[in-house]
Amino acid sequence: MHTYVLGVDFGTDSVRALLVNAHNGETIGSEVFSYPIWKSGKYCDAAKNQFRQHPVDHLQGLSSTVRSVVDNSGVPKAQIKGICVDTTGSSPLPVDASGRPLAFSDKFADNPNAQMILWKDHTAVAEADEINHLARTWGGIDFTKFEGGIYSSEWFWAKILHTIRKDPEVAEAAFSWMEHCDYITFELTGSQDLSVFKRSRCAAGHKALWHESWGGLPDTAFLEKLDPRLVALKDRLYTDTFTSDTPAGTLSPEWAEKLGLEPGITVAVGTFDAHAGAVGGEVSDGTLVKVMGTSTCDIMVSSYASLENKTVKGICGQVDGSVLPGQIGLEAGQSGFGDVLAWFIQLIQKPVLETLSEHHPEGLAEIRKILEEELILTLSRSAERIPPEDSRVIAIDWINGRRTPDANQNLKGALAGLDMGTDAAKIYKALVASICYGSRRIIERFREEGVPITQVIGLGGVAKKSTLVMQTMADVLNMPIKVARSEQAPALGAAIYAATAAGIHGSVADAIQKMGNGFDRVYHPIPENVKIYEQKYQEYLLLGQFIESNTSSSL
Ligand SMILES: Nc1ncnc2c1ncn2[C@@H]1O[C@H](COP(=O)(O)OP(=O)(O)O)[C@@H](O)[C@H]1O
Ligand SMILES: O=C(CO)[C@@H](O)[C@@H](O)COP(=O)(O)O
Repeated sequence: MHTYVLGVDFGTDSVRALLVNAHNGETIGSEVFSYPIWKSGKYCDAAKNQFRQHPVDHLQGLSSTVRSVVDNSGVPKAQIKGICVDTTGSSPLPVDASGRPLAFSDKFADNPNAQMILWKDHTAVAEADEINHLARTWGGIDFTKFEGGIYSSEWFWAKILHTIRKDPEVAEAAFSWMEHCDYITFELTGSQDLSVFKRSRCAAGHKALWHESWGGLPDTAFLEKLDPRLVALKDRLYTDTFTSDTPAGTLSPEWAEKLGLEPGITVAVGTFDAHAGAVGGEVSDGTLVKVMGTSTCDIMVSSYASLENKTVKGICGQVDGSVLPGQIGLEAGQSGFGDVLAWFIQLIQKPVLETLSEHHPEGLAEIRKILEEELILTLSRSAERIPPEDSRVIAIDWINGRRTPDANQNLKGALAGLDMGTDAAKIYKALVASICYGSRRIIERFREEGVPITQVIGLGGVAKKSTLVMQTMADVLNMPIKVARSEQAPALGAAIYAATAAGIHGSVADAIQKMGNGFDRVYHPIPENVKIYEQKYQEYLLLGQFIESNTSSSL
């Protein structure tokens, strides 16, 4: 008799649930749900880099996707043995003493500071600077040393520090804070006791300065210097953390009812989308898995022996077991990837729609729908027809700051080389090239730091949808790129963790062997393009240096 598991992947705009055969990895069905409150833009202010999500979007998406995937599959619920959740991160949210989000109380229901602070919210740049300064000057351990040496405004402590200073009522009411992947997992198990709940190693190690060598979270004396309220919070957080091959608990009767599952099945410890993606993309030593969506996360694994206690500068952390238990998981990435392209699409689409709504409102909804679906494809086709040597525009991809190498969220994007012949397609092509140059800089950093990369695997929305981006990436990196077959590799990775935590496979590596879906396409570099992009990459580096030297640093 076959058994099945569920992987649930909470992305930036939507959540998807995947039902998978736990023995051969076959996808039985999947369902996607876009967050309605998030789509309406409530609680967000792009001009202030404020991006918040209401947890009601997430719980609605959880029940709607899992329920329909299970109901539509025809699989008897008794054969579904486990579930694992991955989410974006660092995306922390404040909770009360029973682990309930403050956003669910009447008092805080509409307060953006009580919502989940999405990974791409950069309101805490000043607090990240403060953490970095203190870590280097306080005279004790530099707690950022396993985080690439730079703490980012995208991460846990910076976001909490910013919020508690800005909003004393939220500070007072928040008993604790949870990463999104921990909160959803906690919900599913029906637990009420935060003190014994198994928090994610991946989230803690990459974003909350957790490290075994200093006994967990940073020293009380260090936190005290930032804000004494963080010391009280530390006592209500955690000391131990757990990898996602471990059960966090079992599915509560209440959630079993909502999801159409049996109570008591295994709920694995939660993790981040990118790390689950690397598992779904069959990561191994020397492989860089690029999860290409709104942003990129570039994930690698390394044995303890080959890292030889080295700390890799300028990345988003090296964490024991954050991807494969028993190996160090390394994370880097770009704060804007598909988002850079989406920004440009919005830039040209918005005034057109505004003009039409004023002068020709009939049929506007249909036109909006066509533009939302087709404009990116039209631009991609036009850009594909422009030979790389004909494109003189150079773009810098930092429109959402720079995540790696060397986080600096104060940096901004740029366009140079515009002339009267520059059209939208040429700018779009330059933006595509810029996100690929950003990727190349990350690969170079890994190599400079002595971490060899022998193969690149791509997955995520952009890897599946854009031949333009993928071919440009292969040309810019001068490396072939294999694309994972699964349409939902992070959810597949979560399902692989669920199968391991449920005891169906002995280890995550064994489960990958059995459940991996393989690859369906390889992009090879085109030698003539490689030469042209090599030269343009040097121009990108020069323009980047100019911008950086004229921007105040995040350090
Ligand atoms: N044809 C396309 N070409 C380039 N980028 C695309 C295309 N279609 C979608 N995208 C980009 O893909 C990103 C979404 O990626 P996806 O992996 O689906 O989501 P998430 O990052 O939320 O997990 C968006 O930034 C969008 O602009
Ligand atoms: O930063 C991480 C994980 O560390 C991601 O959650 C974040 O980049 C969001 O990923 P998506 O672009 O939404 O796939």
